[in-house]
Amino acid sequence: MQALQKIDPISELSGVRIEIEEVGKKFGAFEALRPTTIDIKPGEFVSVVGPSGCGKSTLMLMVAGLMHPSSGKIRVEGKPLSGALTDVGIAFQDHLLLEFRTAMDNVLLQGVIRGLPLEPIRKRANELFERLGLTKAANRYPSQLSGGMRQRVSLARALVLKPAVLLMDEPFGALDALTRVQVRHDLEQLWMTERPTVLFITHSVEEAVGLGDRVLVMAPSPGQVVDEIQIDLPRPRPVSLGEEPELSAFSKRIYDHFARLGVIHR
Ligand SMILES: Nc1ncnc2c1ncn2[C@@H]1O[C@H](COP(=O)(O)OP(=O)(O)OP(=O)(O)O)[C@@H](O)[C@H]1O
Repeated sequence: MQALQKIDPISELSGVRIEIEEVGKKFGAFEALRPTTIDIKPGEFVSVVGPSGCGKSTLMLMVAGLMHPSSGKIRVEGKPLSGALTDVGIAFQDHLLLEFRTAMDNVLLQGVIRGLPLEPIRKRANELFERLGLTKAANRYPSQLSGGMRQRVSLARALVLKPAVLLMDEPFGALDALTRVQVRHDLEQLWMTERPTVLFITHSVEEAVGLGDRVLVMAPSPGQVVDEIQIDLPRPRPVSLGEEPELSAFSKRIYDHFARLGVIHR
């Protein structure tokens, strides 16, 4: 019954607190992530930006409970994480939709594999499809959808059970620039209504700044957080991020880090 209540129409804020305390990861002698402490507030949107190999995915996999830290602890709502997070939605760069199921059936699969009653999930999926402009796509197969639509279906799938935590690893990486702007806006709108706690990994400085309440800037060798930037700007943020001087100032601060670290050359 609890599961049914959880996916009833959206009302309450659903995010949880995630405490990452001195969490580090070594693969043999190689230090992929230096011990790192991050306290993520319930419903906070935290972006993580950094070059390839700085440990972003490693951090996300540990928060998902899919990889064991070599050191430190992760707590969710004060409880030590011991195994895979369950109340979570995950979206990757690759949409990972099943080609032989329609868009709707891909989303409903979240309920099927958990043995949940499907009707309330279908209702919620229909609402999400409507909000994401996917209503006409519901009965199409992934191969019949554009890249942006597939990624939106993947977003609907991640959100359909109204998870407390949304983990996204470069979810818009494969999209063209304009579609990327649209899906970013869609994600922000959905997050503003439902407020899951989000860990959003990206290579895009503008996207990190445009979406985050806070941006963690990472650097490689060893992977580490080199700056933490609070983005206290109103939402929804502008569609064209470059036109907002305050956002551009944050982006510049991040590019300066990458220039200093030799990640980009000027
Ligand atoms: N299972 C593993 N065994 C050994 N090394 C690994 C393993 N997983 C990741 N690494 C290494 O740890 C470092 C961090 O990897 P990670 O995938 O977290 O980086 P990333 O910042 O997400 O990179 P990208 O942006 O390219 O996805 C890399 O040098 C990677 O090669």
